[in-house]
Amino acid sequence: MPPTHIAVLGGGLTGLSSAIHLARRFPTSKITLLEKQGRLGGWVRSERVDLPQIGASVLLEGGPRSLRPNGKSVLELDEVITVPKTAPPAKARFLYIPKSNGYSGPSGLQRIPSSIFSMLSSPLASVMLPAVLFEPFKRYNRPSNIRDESVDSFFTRRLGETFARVFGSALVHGIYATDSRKLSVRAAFPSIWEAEERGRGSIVRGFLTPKKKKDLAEEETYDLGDVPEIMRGISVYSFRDGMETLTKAMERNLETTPNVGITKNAHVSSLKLLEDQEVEVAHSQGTPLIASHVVSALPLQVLYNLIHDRNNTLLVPNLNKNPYSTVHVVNMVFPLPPKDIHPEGFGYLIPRPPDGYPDASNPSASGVLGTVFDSCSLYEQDFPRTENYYNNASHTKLTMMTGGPYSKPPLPPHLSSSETDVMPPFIRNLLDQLKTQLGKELPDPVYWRIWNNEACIPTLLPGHLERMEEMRAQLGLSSTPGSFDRDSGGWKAHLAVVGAGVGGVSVGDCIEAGRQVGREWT
Ligand SMILES: C=Cc1c2[nH]c(c1C)Cc1[nH]c(c(CCC(=O)O)c1C)Cc1[nH]c(c(C)c1CCC(=O)O)Cc1[nH]c(c(C)c1C=C)C2
Repeated sequence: MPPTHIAVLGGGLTGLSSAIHLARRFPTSKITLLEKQGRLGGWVRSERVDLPQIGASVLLEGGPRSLRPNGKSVLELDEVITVPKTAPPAKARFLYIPKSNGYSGPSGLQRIPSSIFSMLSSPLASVMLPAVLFEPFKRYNRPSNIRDESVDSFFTRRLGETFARVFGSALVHGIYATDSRKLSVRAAFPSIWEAEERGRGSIVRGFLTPKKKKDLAEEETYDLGDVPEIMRGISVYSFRDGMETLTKAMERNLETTPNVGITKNAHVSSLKLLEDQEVEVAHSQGTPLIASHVVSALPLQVLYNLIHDRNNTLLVPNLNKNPYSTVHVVNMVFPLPPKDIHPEGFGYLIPRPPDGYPDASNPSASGVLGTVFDSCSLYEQDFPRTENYYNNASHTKLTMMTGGPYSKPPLPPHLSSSETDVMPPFIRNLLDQLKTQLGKELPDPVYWRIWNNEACIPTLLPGHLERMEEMRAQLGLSSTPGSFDRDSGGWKAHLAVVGAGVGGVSVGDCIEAGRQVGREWT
C-alpha cells in the first residue's frame, strides 16, 4: 500500500533530497521532515565574512565546498561557478611528504603526476613508476577466501607497501579523513576492486579493459535540461554564495510544496513499530508523530539507539558497526595574493606517518590531513573581483583539515578570530605546520575560523556492503525491487535507511540516495 504519511528523519543533504523526491513521487502522501538543529543543511555551511582591513568579502566553507558534474541528480544550478578540467586546481594536486618519511624518495611539497608522461619526470617517479609498471605483471594475488579487505591491504598487495602508505593513505585522508588500514576497499572504491576482477588480477589491465555490456548500469533518465552542455569539460563546480545555495534552494522547494511539513529543533528519541505496521516517532517538539513509513537519514549509530521492538530490545545490530571521523576544518585568510602563499593548484594531502598516527601528547603530531587552496578553485566567490587573481588578489583563502585518525583535544564547535583577540595555541600550531609544509614564512591570517565537524564521515569497515545487505533484509527491504516479503523483524519495509553511513559520502551520492529512497513503496 502506498504511504499515507512519511516521516523523514534528519535535515542534512540526504534528508532534504529524500523529502523533495518523496513529495514528488507520492503527491497525495504527507511528508514530515524532522531536524534536530534549528537549521537544515547538515554539514553544508557557508559563511561570508567582510574583512574591511583588506577591503574584501570572502566566502568560506565549513564542510564540502564543491561538487562533481557526474552527480546527475543535483537539483539547483543557479549562480554556478565552475572549475574547468584544464585549470590548475583540477590538474595540479600535491602531496606533502615530511623529511623523515620512512622511504628514500623526495620530501616537501610534490606535484602528483597526472599522466604517465609527467610521471617519467616527476620526483615521485621512484615510488609511482615501478608500482604502476610492474603491477600488470604481478600474479593474481587476491586470496580466494576474501570478499573484502582494507584499502591499505589492497594497495599493498597490488602496488606495494610504499605506494599504499604514501598514495593510498593520502587519498583516503582527502575523502574519508580516516586510516586506509581500516577502510573497506569494496565499499569506498568499488571501481578499483572491480577493475582487479576485470583485469584478471591486475588493476591496470582492468582499467584498460572495457566493461562488459552487462556490467554497465542501466542509464536512468534525469531531467537535466542544458546542464550537460554547461558541465562539458568541467572538473568540479560550486556556487557564488557557497554550497549552502544548494541546501537553501532545497529548503525553499520544500517550504512551497503543499504536502510537506518541516519541524526544526525536533530531537527524535525513539521509533516504535505499532501493531498495524505504523511507526510512532517520539520527538522533542510535541506529541509523537504516527507515520505509515519512515526514512532515516540519520547517522547509523543514532538510528541504532532509536530502534526498539515490542519487547524494547534493540534491533538491526549492523547499524552500529562503523566508527565516524571527526574533522576540524580551519579556514584562514591571508592578506597577500595566492602567488605569495602557495603554488597554483587544488592543494595538498599528507600521507600517514611511517610509524602510524602518533597520539596528541607527541609534539610532532601535526594532525594535518591536508590543505585546500580555496582561492584557486573558488576565487569567484570573493569580492573585489580581480583579474589574474593568482598574482593580484587582495587575499588568499585556504582551508586546513585536521583530525580524523589523529587524536585531538576536544575543540569548541565554532570559534573564529572575530570572537577572540588571542590566537589559540591550536591555530598557532597549525600556522607553524603550514609554514613548514609550504616552505616559507607567512604573515598571520587576517581571519581564521574553526569548524569542529564532530563524527561527520563514516569509516566503512571491511564487510560493510554485506552488512548493509543484511540490514536491508532485516528491515524487509531488498536490493531487488518489489521483493520485501522476507523475515523483516516486523518492519516489512516501513523503515528505509539512507545516507553517507549506508554508502556514498559525496554531496552527489547523498542527493542520489534521496532520489532512490521509497522505490519499494510504489
Ligand atoms: C569535512 C571534510 C571532508 C573530507 N572529505 C569530505 C569532506 C566533506 C568528503 C569528500 N571529499 C572529497 C570527496 C570525493 C568527492 C567526489 O569524488 O565527488 C568526498 C566524498 C574530495 C575532496 N577532498 C578535499 C576536497 C576539497 C574535495 C572536493 C569535495 C569537497 O569539497 O568535499 C579535501 C579534503 N577533504 C577532507 C580532507 C582531510 C581534505 C584534505 C585536503 C576530508
